[in-house]
Amino acid sequence: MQVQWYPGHMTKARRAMKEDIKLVDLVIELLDARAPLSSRNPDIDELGRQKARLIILNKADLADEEANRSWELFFREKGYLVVRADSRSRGDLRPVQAAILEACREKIERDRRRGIKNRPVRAMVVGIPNVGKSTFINSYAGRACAKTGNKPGVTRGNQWIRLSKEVELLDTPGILWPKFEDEQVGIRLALLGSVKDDILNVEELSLELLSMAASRYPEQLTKRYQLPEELMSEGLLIKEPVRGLEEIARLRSCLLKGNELDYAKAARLVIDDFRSGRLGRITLELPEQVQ
Ligand SMILES: Nc1nc2c(ncn2[C@@H]2O[C@H](COP(=O)(O)OP(=O)(O)OP(=O)(O)O)[C@@H](O)[C@H]2O)c(=O)[nH]1
Repeated sequence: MQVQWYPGHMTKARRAMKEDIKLVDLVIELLDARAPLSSRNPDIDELGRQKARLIILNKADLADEEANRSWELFFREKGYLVVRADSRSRGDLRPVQAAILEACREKIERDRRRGIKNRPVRAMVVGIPNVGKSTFINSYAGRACAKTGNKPGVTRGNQWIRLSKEVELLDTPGILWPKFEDEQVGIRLALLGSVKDDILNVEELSLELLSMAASRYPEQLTKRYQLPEELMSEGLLIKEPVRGLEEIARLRSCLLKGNELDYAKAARLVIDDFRSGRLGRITLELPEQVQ
């Protein structure tokens, strides 16, 4: 499957972020916990060089808990500070404040040695489209100051939000462009909703998801769609996910005129169920698969 995405506004976003990043001490990088490496643009290591760094595994509430722990460990071992979060829940963001101060400890101590008092840490949020940047800023700042929406590319606007005595946050997140040469990475990004749906073949995408879920989360799949036992046995659905899609179309009455099965409708239903968490907590990639 071909997934091509590098729209012109990403070039503009990159330029804007390069300027913004000069203003901050700390870069808070949001990744989607369901596919942390695929949702990461590795260029951030170069862009954020000489800045304090913090990784948020966002949408952790939608990802498999065991996988969340593995990913946390993965990034820690690489020397990053990591916090997992559900950005929609303000309570869940409490550890973030402590992590920000921890990430900037060197800078705070340097200021103190130089006799600079009360200069807050300045931070900015970065991430690829739809990873939850605006939601994070809204919840963290405790007021609606950044637009949110479940489609890529909604974020615009540039002010500092005072979060506490110690921290100020840039109200506009830096939009990173998704980066992928690998087809599998493109598929995961598409499933996360970080590339626009209209450039995708939803049926192929749903088949990839069904096959993966059948191999790693069979109980969740059975629970959601009441798929017949014979489909789930002997890895049939892993090899022939189209049989699952057909069954789902039938069970959910996804029909075209003349009672033909509407595969596209069933495919959208499966993808929506994944994105909203109705299919249960699913992680699309594990550290051991991508290393
Ligand atoms: N379940 C869950 N949903 C989240 C979380 N964070 C954000 N969302 C949802 O994800 C969708 C995208 O969130 P946004 O905050 O608009 O994402 P963004 O990164 O600012 O998107 P762009 O403006 O496209 O760059 C929205 O529907 C949010 O409600 C989270 O931690 N958990």
